[in-house]
Amino acid sequence: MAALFGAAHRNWLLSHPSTVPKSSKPLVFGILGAADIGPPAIILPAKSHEDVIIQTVAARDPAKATMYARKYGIQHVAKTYQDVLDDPNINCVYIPLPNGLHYVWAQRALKAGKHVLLEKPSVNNSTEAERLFLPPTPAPPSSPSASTQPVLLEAVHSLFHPAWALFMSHVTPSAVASAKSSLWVPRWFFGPDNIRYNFELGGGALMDLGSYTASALTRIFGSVAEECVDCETVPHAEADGRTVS
Ligand SMILES: NC(=O)C1=CN([C@@H]2O[C@H](COP(=O)(O)OP(=O)(O)OC[C@H]3O[C@@H](n4cnc5c(N)ncnc54)[C@H](OP(=O)(O)O)[C@@H]3O)[C@@H](O)[C@H]2O)C=CC1
Ligand SMILES: O=C1OC[C@@H](O)[C@H](O)[C@H]1O
Repeated sequence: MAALFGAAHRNWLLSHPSTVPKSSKPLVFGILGAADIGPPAIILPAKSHEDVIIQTVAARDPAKATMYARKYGIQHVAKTYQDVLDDPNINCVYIPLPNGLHYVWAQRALKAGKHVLLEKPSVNNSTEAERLFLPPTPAPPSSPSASTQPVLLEAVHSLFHPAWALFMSHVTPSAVASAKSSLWVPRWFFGPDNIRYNFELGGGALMDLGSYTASALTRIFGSVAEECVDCETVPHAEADGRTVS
């Protein structure tokens, strides 16, 4: 019973966080897009974190950004995504755009010298992954040191959960012969116009929930899969109202 109350209390705190005074050198975030995931992912958690301020949001429709900012207590609304990147008061950018736009906006944000928290899946293919994540050639001595270079982090929060660390403490990757990882959400959870059903925007089950299942398998086996040798898909009817990965 205590565990149940504990879980209910933790869930309530997610949407009703306490607010704390901010430190003298906080991370000051701007958000690109008034996305659904913004509040649970960073806006609400930031309220109880002394080192994080959510300063600015921009949306394609400024009226939407204004409503979002008002609802979640964000001080400033920028006119465009680019204006967020050009703002010298911002040192970090959170990118919760559709998957197909992650790469281009992450590149722009890094170029503007901002640290980037990039929603999953960070990229659409291996070319984008190599360009974004492979370290650049070491900087010459006159260039900024590594510590002043922007940090790029993919927002796969599950990897930071204590439950994942506990799970992995029971796994010896070199001894794993086979593993199955599956995840689903009810299909009604997302309307037909949702970005997840739009191929042009990087949609699809593998790009959505599949980024978690693939990430889990990579860690369980201790290496990245090189090839898909067999593939079984679950047709809609058999998926029984679920979006499956
Ligand atoms: N880490 C996690 O736990 C989760 C991560 N995600 C990831 O976050 C991202 C956003 O997901 P979610 O918040 O559910 O999606 P939403 O559709 O709510 O948000 C996407 C945002 O992208 C902006 N956008 C810009 N261009 C387009 C376009 N052409 N079409 C549609 N939207 C556009 C919209 O911003 P604007 O306001 O400017 O119109 C919109 O607010 C995805 O990459 C998803 O994989 C999602 C859920 C959980
Ligand atoms: O990242 C995610 O986590 C929760 C899911 O419901 C969602 O589809 C996905 O984008």
